[in-house]
Amino acid sequence: MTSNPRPVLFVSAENCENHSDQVSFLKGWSVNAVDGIQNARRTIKENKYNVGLIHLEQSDGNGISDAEALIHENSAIEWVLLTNNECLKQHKFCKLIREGCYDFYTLPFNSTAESSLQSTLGHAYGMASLNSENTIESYDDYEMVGTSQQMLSLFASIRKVASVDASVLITGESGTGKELIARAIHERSARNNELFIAVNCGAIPENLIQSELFGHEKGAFTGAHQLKIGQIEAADGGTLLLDEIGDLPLTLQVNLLRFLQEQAIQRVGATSEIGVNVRVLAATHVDLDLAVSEGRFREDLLYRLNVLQVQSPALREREQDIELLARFFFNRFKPEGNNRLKGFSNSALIAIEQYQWPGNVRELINRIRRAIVMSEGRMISTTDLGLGNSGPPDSCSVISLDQARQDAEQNAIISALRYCRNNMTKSAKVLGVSRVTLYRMIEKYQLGKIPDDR
Ligand SMILES: Nc1ncnc2c1ncn2[C@@H]1O[C@H](COP(=O)(O)OP(=O)(O)OP(=O)(O)O)[C@@H](O)[C@H]1O
Repeated sequence: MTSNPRPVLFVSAENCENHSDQVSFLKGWSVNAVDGIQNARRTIKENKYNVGLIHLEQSDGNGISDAEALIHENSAIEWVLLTNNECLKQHKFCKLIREGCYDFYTLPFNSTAESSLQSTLGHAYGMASLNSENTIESYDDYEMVGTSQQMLSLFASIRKVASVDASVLITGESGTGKELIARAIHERSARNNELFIAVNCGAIPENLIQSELFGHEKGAFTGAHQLKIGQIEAADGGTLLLDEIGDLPLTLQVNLLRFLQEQAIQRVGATSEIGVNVRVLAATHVDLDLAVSEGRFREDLLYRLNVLQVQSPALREREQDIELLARFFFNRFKPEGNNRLKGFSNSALIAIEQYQWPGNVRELINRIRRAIVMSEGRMISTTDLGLGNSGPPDSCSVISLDQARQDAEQNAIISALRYCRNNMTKSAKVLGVSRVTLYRMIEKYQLGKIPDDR
């Protein structure tokens, strides 16, 4: 038995004088009974509820629209509707139940209904907890979800490295959350009131990266019409993330090393140095030791960056988190889909668990967002997720993870373009990337116009 009674909100949309009579059978629950939708809104702002009961028997007036609004505004609460058979004859009541409620009961209660409602509330409470309570760390808008041992150790490492000011190298496959980790370190550090700037060293053309990082003086080169402050200088006082550091050209590695040693930079075309106080975090998905041994990365720079190291685990290594993350992103992106959507079918959950997630959390987000947009039913299916044919690979189909990642990325882009009839803005939204990134990917995979086969 639970020692503390679980809270449940009871909203009476009727003008009912004595709530305690109506809810006296709810044993083991701490019932907060309120009259009317406005009072319910106020109470929800002040307290956290996983489950709510709405008593609504009016078949006319605004009651149904108000209840509908309350339910939609608070979709993290699992709602159970108490109504009567007369109301159930109305289309709008049935629609409200289908689209917004966990369950419904008709009044007056028969002998078994009270205990059945008790267990319904218990299940609804459990479902709501699964969806919300497992977010372990949250930094402003950047939430890191996970309860696996790997994530718990990661959270502990973040706290440790955040408390000092040394450089940190964040390693891990693409899409595992390295940038999120960097933001988390910044948010927990003494620099959290200053800027956090992320620069993707792999996305900037080689001829522009020096002035992007270090800035340039007016007239430093043809086209330098104005003075430009570089990202290192802009991050003064705060934190700079150098993402995909393995892609930094060797010539720039020397300049970066000098900056790390001297905490000073020289803008392109300048004659003197400027002191800057920046904490540098670097992230990479490539093996930098290998890059050093192949002469692509400077060993002295690696030592400078790798004072502390944080490893971001691949999604397939933390099975326990996969379903949790899937439900988390389902709730986050549910408003983008049809409002009948309730969750995942059982077979979709099995497919999610069995899939290897080569593109990690980013791929999970993209598949779920796409499925939410594409799904026409109440439950997201395996096909909606694009995992329909995923069976165990035979030995001939074994490919490298990098290849698998690229294949997955390419397939996701093709499906989105096909679904959105080559509309770039919509496709980018479905894929969860910017239009610029989408154009870059299309060029990378040399994808032309995708024929619409619907
Ligand atoms: N534990 C997590 N909880 C919630 N969201 C996560 C988690 N890990 C990653 N994400 C989300 O997954 C997406 C990819 O994360 P991020 O960009 O940080 O990955 P990355 O490792 O830096 O990728 P890349 O190497 O390609 O730059 C982001 O939308 C991020 O918010």
